Amino acid sequence: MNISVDLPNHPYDLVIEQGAINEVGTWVSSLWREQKILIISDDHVAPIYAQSVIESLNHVGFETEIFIFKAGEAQKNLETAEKAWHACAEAQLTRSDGIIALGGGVVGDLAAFVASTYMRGIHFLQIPTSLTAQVDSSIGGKTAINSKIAKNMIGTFTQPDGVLIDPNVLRTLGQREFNEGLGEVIKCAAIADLELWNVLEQAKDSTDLLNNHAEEIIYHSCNVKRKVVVADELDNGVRLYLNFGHTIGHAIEATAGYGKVMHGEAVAIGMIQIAQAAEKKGLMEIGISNAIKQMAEKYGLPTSYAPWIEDELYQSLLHDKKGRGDTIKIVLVPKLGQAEIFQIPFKEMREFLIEDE
Ligand SMILES: O=C(O)C(=O)C[C@@H](O)[C@H](O)[C@H](O)COP(=O)(O)O
Ligand SMILES: [Zn+2]
Repeated sequence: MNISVDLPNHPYDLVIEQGAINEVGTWVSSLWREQKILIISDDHVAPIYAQSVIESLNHVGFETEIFIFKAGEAQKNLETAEKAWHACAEAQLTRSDGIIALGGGVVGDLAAFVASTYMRGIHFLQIPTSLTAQVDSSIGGKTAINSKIAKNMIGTFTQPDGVLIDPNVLRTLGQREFNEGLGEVIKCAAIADLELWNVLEQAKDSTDLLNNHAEEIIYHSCNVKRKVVVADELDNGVRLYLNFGHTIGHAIEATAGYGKVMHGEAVAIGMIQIAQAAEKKGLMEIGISNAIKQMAEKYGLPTSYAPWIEDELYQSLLHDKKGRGDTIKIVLVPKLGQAEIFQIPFKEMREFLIEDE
């Protein structure tokens, strides 16, 4: 199953196929001519997939090198990026060579950032191995590293040449890692896809989703993402819908210390919190926050975070990229399946941080 991301300046395909990870060489040769490739991966994913990916690439004539870093959100920083730039230089990559990101969201964001900045930009491909990366971060061209001050504070918009999604690899994830990705799936359903919401409602639990609906939820989520990315590549309009739950979610991730609360977990908490506050203000239909909360609980996601220090969270979200002067754009879901953007003074965000009793 292919989804075309039809961006005028850089169209590319998402290939969603069981077992695709075993055919990496064939896929890459359909996109790139013979060249040097630096694979960027982490020490959780590389031991499982790197060898077979390298063999498959070598088999069709690509020369490969690999850069492996320690897994985890805490490593998505300038220090790791610098090591990866040096790995590019040591591998003598030129502007006709490329990078392949082999891993979850952290690997994908960092490898794409490195590719978009090394020698002012070289080509890259994404092979996402986590659910979060398969349904969200590998698509759309947001590259990023974190700073201590804010999540994804430094980055570029640079599109990959292709994304290879193999739902089978999700079987090697731990339960928490799989559930984490469901935070983004629930988000996609809530902002734009009631059919996906129904699939989530009908399925028994996350094991049932993994065993019987993996391709379906990936396909739906990727399609939600494709539509808004094609309509608004640079995140000034409808693409912001994808940020539902992220203003508070990112503040939780940064203040807790990167990696303590996983991204999809923080997004789940962020969606519930902003929805509860928005309902009280009459900006969302009553009951949506509860529906999202029940969905998160069903799929093993946290629904609250402690210690909830309003001032700390507020200081952190002042760095949100949806800030415009002394205002911020927030994403709400007035009706389930429909998102809307509201521009409010930054200080009003304090009201969205007040917890439900
Ligand atoms: O692709 C987008 O646009 C998104 O907002 C998707 C998010 O789920 C993703 O976490 C993204 O990296 C957040 O971007 P940011 O601009 O808020 O850093
Ligand atoms: Zn996200």
